[in-house]
Amino acid sequence: MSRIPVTLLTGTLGAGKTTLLNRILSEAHGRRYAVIVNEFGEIGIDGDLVVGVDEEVFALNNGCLCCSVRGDLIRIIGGLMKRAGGFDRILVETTGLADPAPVAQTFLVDDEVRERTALDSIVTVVDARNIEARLADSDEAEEQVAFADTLLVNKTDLADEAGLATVEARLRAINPVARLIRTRRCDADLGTVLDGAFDLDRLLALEPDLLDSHGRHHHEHDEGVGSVSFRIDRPLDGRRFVDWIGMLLAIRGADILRSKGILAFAGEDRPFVFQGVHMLQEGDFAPAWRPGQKRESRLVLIGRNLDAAVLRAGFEGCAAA
Ligand SMILES: Nc1nc2c(ncn2[C@@H]2O[C@H](COP(=O)(O)OP(=O)(O)OP(=O)(O)O)[C@@H](O)[C@H]2O)c(=O)[nH]1
Repeated sequence: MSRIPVTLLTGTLGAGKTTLLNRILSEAHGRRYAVIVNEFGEIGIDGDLVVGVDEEVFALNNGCLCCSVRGDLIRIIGGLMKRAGGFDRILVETTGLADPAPVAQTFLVDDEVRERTALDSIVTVVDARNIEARLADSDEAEEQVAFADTLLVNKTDLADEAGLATVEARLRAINPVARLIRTRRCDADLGTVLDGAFDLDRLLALEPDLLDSHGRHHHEHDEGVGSVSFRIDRPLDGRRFVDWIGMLLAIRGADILRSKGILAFAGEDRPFVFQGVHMLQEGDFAPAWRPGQKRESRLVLIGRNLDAAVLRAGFEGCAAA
């Protein structure tokens, strides 16, 4: 039986993993992809931000793929293998906080998973603007870079040539062999990105215990990083929300690493998708609510020193009168 290739998409919070995933899924490829998205916040958002009607998206919420939800991952893959017709490829998007080693390990040591799937490549999306800060404050960022077969140096529009050269030198020092591609909104040639560059020997040199299924998973997440998630049934006043989040990120954007929401604004028939990475924010209306999608507002904030009660009160204060 042929093994299904698995592409692991990793990279720090907000680097552009979902952007890459959507690019892969949007291309006229004629292939059947199964998508597994793992999120840190307890209210899933990413599952709704992934494009495509044909693909099946499995969301693993509230936990880091490299820790608590690993058993779920094994179960999902087991379920996928039983599907009639099967899939041509499995795409796994990890949370920005994940260490890729134990995720890769799942595909390399679990007998059933290994029989049916083959890790094909590890693609790490790098936020050219924020990678230096992430390398300074988290071990996972460095592991993500070290494990990559392909490094997409993304968000080149937000850095100048000198900044990009510095970032690339830093990446090269951590990982001298990965293919390095500069991208804007992950606009890399997808044939190149999905081409099976995975090299087990290289990973074993980095992590000699990788194939030891009894090896303990030692890593610890940055203790200070947490997430808060809110849900409101009542429609929001769009103006109030934009003012509130703008002020919040202006003041707390250094600590709020990532913010994202799917929002129901009063008087609007489409959901508003909000995205923030530190102070930088983007927002736009999605074409329509998905069938079965509840018309409510969901917001997730990931960062340090998040006071859930204060933030909840602020978000609830955005409800339309
Ligand atoms: N300016 C700029 N913004 C980008 C680029 N690529 C992605 N973005 C934006 O960055 C934000 C985060 O992108 P995502 O693709 O959601 O990032 P992610 O890595 O999936 O985020 P998490 O899953 O939360 O870790 C979104 O607002 C994107 O539109 C880029 O090249 N330039």
